[in-house]
Amino acid sequence: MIVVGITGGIGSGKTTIAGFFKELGIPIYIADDEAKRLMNTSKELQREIINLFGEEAYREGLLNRPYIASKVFNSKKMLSSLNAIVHPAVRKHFQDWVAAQNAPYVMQEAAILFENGGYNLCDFTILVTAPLKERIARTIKRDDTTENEVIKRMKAQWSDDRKAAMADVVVENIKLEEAKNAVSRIHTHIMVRLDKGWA
Ligand SMILES: CC(C)(COP(=O)(O)OP(=O)(O)OC[C@H]1O[C@@H](n2cnc3c(N)ncnc32)[C@H](O)[C@@H]1O)[C@@H](O)C(=O)NCCC(=O)NCCS
Ligand SMILES: Nc1ncnc2c1ncn2[C@@H]1O[C@H](COP(=O)(O)OP(=O)(O)OP(=O)(O)O)[C@@H](O)[C@H]1O
Repeated sequence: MIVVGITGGIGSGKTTIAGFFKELGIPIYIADDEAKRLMNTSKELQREIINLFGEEAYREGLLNRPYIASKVFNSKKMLSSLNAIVHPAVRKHFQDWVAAQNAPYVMQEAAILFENGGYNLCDFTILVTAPLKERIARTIKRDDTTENEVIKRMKAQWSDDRKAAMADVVVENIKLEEAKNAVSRIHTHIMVRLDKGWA
């Protein structure tokens, strides 16, 4: 099965762009959502997370996201410790999910793909970009957050330039209509390559 990875910094619009592929019938695995689901349901992950952050990491059995966010986006060390617990579990779950799909290709949407080596599981990678100011404005509008909090998360992610150097294709998401046309072209490109045996 051909796996396409789609990533982009906070507020770039990767979920929106992945949604256009979904409209074309492509199964999408949303790694951020699955990570949170696994952290809420896996006893093993819960134990490791409580060991790392203390009992406050969970409230009424659910991940205390604001508490964890305040820890990891203020400390590189805590973030890499959390990533080291969660990412292998997501990777394993993703591989099982891929094996159960029936489609020409599947897509993994992840906030972190190049930073953690997740791209190694992908045959093709897409980076979604947008100007920094626009990304901040979109995130503030979508979430109940501040510019300072968004910038902290940006600092935990690679720059677009660094990611673009590794991506197979970059989708600039400014005007939605243009981004949607780019998705259509990329989908055609992938389908043609699949027809030719993905050389
Ligand atoms: C820290 C947590 C609890 C905060 O939850 P919250 O609901 O506030 O944020 P959410 O998960 O919706 O993420 C929003 C955005 O934050 C950024 N972000 C999240 N995790 C990370 C990370 N590990 N590194 C860098 N940026 C991140 C991304 O841009 C993401 O799209 C949550 O993000 C988390 O558990 N992160 C670790 C798991 C992870 O790495 N997920 C992403 C890829 S699998
Ligand atoms: N081209 C666009 N023009 C205006 N708003 C947009 C555009 N693309 C996405 N948005 C909006 O910006 C917000 C962020 O988009 P989206 O959730 O797709 O980004 P994301 O990269 O998945 O973010 P995150 O990393 O925070 O999960 C959403 O509210 C979305 O509706």
